[in-house]
Amino acid sequence: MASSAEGAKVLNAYKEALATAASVSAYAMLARGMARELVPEELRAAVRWGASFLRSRLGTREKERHTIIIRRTVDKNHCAPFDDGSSLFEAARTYLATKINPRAVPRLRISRSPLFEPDGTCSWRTLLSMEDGGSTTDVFDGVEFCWMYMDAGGGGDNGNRGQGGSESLELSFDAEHADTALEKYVPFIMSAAEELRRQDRALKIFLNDGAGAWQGINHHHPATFDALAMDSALKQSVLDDLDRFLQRKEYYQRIGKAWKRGYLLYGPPGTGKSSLVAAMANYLRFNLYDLDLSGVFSNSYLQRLLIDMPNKSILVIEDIDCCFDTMSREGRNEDTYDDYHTGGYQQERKITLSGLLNFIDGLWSTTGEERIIVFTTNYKDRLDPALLRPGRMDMHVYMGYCGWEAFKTLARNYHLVDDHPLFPEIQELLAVVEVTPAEVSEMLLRSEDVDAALGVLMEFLQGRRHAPDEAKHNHDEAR
Ligand SMILES: Nc1ncnc2c1ncn2[C@@H]1O[C@H](COP(=O)(O)OP(=O)(O)OP(=O)(O)O)[C@@H](O)[C@H]1O
Repeated sequence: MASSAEGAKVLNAYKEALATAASVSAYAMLARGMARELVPEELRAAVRWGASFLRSRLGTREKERHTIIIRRTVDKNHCAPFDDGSSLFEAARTYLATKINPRAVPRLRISRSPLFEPDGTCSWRTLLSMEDGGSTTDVFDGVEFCWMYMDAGGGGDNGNRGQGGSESLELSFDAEHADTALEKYVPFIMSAAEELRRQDRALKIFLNDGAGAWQGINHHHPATFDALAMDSALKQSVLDDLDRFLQRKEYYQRIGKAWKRGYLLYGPPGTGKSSLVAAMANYLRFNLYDLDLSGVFSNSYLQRLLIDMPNKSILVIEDIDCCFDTMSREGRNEDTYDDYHTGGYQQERKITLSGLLNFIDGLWSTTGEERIIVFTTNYKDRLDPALLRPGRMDMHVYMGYCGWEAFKTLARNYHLVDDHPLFPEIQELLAVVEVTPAEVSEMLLRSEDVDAALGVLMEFLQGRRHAPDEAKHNHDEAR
């Protein structure tokens, strides 16, 4: 009996297995049918082609490979300790540093590499690279490129290259991709490395000196778009505009216009116009060129300054209403107004706003590189209409008094708070009192204790409500 029960169990298991197999094959048929219904024929053909391509590749012998050798250029005569970063070797090294995963590679080199600024100064950065014989792969345009680092002795960052050492990078790929390698991949590496170097560079702000040249100092302004207290929709539209501008090189080329974008920032003093300029520079990693027109006396002087401004930079002219006083122009020649007194003699200044703008258009349209120009003013209504005409300044950005949303950004920045029992009262006060973000910032900085700081701000706002000062007057004028 026991054995027949065993047999029945086995039979049942066998039947279950058969039933399972039947339903699996039914599902498979169903899936195939659905795939036929749902997946387009082109896609199925592509998959079939991919599979047969893979089979043919696996079945045949290895493809012919090509190798490009990129040697580090060393100036033996002058025993130059490094190149200026623009060689293909340095570009490839900079680019490959971003491809190395330090956790995946057991032996790596780490070295200091110079970063040369356009003004001739130099800073240093740390770079990871492969050891002698180390290799890594990179995929570009669907093609696999293999890189290998070779150090034939005497090289390396501390080696004596003047005595014949040689470092090289070897780039190998399937022979059929030689065109992609030379025409696309190598140029891509050069521009990617340039971009990486630009990102690594300390930002600078340049000011024009009395001799018609730019003098640069490091620009460590902490302003970021996140920290800017302004209407969030407006902030986003500035960011979107900058992003769109940077991606439109071909567009500007096609329509034959200079690849430049102009922003007019206006609003009362202390509302963040300069902070927005700094945030733009930090966001784009562009250097700032702060042009003081009071020291520019002729078009040739201005021309020299503008020509000396490299691409990927922001030209800023603050308080533009003061530079070109349209009120004092009446009765004067458009091209030669505003006498300038210097050293006891009179010198004629020949710069007009429209002249400046035309000049910038003409000069920058020939370079085909991206540049940004920002004008700031506290008094938009005092500006020359030439500046406000469509096509002159692409975006007008009003920086206004501190509203509720802007206050919350400042409270978060300075005290890391998103809520507080005093907030409702502060919100009510901000709806009726005009204070600048600079004033609010100052109150919030009065104490490190959030309760105390918000208390000080409350008092300030209440005082302002009862004795509104000229802030309102300024505000109306600035709009
Ligand atoms: N919108 C803002 N967001 C964050 N901080 C601000 C803002 N506005 C002003 N501040 C603070 O106030 C300081 C002065 O502001 P900023 O110089 O940017 O104003 P401005 O509008 O350019 O003034 P001015 O017209 O006098 O040049 C800034 O350094 C910053 O600390």
